[in-house]
Amino acid sequence: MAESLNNSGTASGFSIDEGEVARFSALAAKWWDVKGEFAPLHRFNPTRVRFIRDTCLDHFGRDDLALKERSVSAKRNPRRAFEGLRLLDVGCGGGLLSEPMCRMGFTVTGLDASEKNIGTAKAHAEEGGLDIRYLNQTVEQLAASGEVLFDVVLTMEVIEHVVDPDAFLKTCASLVKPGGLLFVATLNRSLKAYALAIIGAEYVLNWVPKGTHDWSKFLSPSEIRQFLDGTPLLPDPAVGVEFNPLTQQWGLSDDTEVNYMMVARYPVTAAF
Ligand SMILES: C[S@@+](CC[C@H](N)C(=O)[O-])C[C@H]1O[C@@H](n2cnc3c(N)ncnc32)[C@H](O)[C@@H]1O
Ligand SMILES: [Mg+2]
Repeated sequence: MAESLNNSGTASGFSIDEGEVARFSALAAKWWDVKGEFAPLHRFNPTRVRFIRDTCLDHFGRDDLALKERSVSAKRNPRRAFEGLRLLDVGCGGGLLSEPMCRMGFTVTGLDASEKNIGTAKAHAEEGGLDIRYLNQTVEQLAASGEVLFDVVLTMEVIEHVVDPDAFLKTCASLVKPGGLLFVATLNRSLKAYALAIIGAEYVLNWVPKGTHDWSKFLSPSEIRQFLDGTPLLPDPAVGVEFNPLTQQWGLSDDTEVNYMMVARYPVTAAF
């Protein structure tokens, strides 16, 4: 592991909780096992990929472009709709989101604090012939390196695993270019989330290993909004992601009590 990543609490690596990163590293080989420890991420991946795609098609006006270019709706055929746009996937794990984003045409950088995760992600992208730039870095290191800003920054299911979520999110926001978007997904610190995401998913259904989540690190949508105060990004209302036990499917929902996603937009005219 790179030296700078061993120093939890240092300026360069300060968002890292070593115990959390070690837990994900230990599972690095399992990212693409659809029946393994990351099965829940695989199951709700289509819902969040669709949400990101539809939000971006709308925001960047790429529906029209794709229509002109291919004479089919980009919603039906989103292939390469985002050509020319730079996307950063913060805490990319094995690349479950980076890969579909690359397939839709984004120029993707995936970043993770775990060297092993980055190894898995790189190997899987190579097998699939996908050109993704994967970095074993923290978002603080990338921000400090003078990186060109991104049209889209994703931080999905990561913020509940970092040391200082406020500073972490502000650093993620600082990498969004004017006119760009930040996506955040996490779990709400509600009793319902305790019942479903901790007791249900970890202890009753065994969907994820016990100890995957610490309820006290879950965040409410209003906390996410507060973290973005003082940045030029303006958050949309949170959108719930809900599992329907009858259909056994995940989908978008008005209920943000358990899993939710939030989009924040950087207006072109605002200045940091
Ligand atoms: C639940 S996984 C989510 C992976 C991916 N975003 C997804 O949704 O498929 C959380 C990931 O965040 C990474 N991580 C945890 N703390 C981090 C930090 N401070 N900086 C960067 N990555 C971090 C872990 O190594 C792990 O790969
Ligand atoms: Mg999580």
